[in-house]
Amino acid sequence: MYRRRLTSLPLFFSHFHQVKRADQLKIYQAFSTEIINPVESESSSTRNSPYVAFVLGGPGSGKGTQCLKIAETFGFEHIGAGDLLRKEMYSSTEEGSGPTKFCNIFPSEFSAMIQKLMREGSIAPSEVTVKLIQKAIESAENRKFLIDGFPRSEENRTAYERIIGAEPNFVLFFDCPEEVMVKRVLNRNEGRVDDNEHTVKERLKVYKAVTLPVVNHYAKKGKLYKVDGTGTQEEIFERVRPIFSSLSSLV
Ligand SMILES: Nc1ncnc2c1ncn2[C@@H]1O[C@H](COP(=O)(O)OP(=O)(O)O)[C@@H](O)[C@H]1O
Ligand SMILES: O=c1ccn([C@@H]2O[C@H](COP(=O)(O)OP(=O)(O)O)[C@@H](O)[C@H]2O)c(=O)[nH]1
Ligand SMILES: [Mg+2]
Repeated sequence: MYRRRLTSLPLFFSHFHQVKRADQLKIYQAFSTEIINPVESESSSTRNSPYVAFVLGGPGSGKGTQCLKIAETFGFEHIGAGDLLRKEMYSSTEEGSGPTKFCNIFPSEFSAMIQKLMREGSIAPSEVTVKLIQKAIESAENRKFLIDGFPRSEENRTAYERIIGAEPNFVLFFDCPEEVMVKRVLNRNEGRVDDNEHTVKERLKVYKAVTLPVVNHYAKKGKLYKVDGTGTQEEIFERVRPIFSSLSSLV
């Protein structure tokens, strides 16, 4: 467990277009044409505490794909919340690899529970996901993390803050039209129990009702980077790149 004081990034954010919406939320929109100057600020690494970016967006918005690119280019550790749950699910089922020493930290009955809720498109109990994330953070040598697909609810968010004792440094949000997300999910072809028409519809309902309030929370706090999630993977990454380039002197 770690505790640290909140990092303020007003200068960092000022290099992006601040968009005031009708609902008065502050959102920082990243444009690939921006030239970012690294800003002077207290470095996270000097405080020896994790530097955390949450990565949010609907199902199929491209979170996992972009996280891989960010991790490779900018040296972040990629923690996929859904991946942790899937590992937990498969580590204690017969179809999976059998109980494993590294990822199965919950009793085997959690496996069936996770499988059921993934199929339904609902959200795992916060304590389960946060403990898995905490373990992943603690066991990594890296101190810069992308936490992909979490928090998915306000309750997830407050459980993270309570258990981990910190807020994320910032939040990256992939904004993508529903029809684009559905098409990508249905073409994903990774054998996931939730990549089907019925579950994706349920997941979109959950996303709009339960996850978007988390996005709005971080927008209000001035911590949200909203990136257009349409176009090719490369085009999207060019929108993401300036955000992380500007961090290199900070973390
Ligand atoms: N920009 C893109 N254009 C087309 N397909 C994409 C793009 N980004 C990701 N994909 C594909 O869409 C699917 C969903 O992407 P993924 O990164 O898994 O999204 P998420 O993690 O947000 O659900 C994957 O099969 C991925 O290869
Ligand atoms: O913090 C999390 C992350 C994921 N999930 C579950 O895992 C599924 C798949 O999540 P993932 O992030 O892998 O899906 P993606 O958005 O990338 O398609 C979700 O629908 C939820 O059922 C969850 O309960 N809590
Ligand atoms: Mg994903």
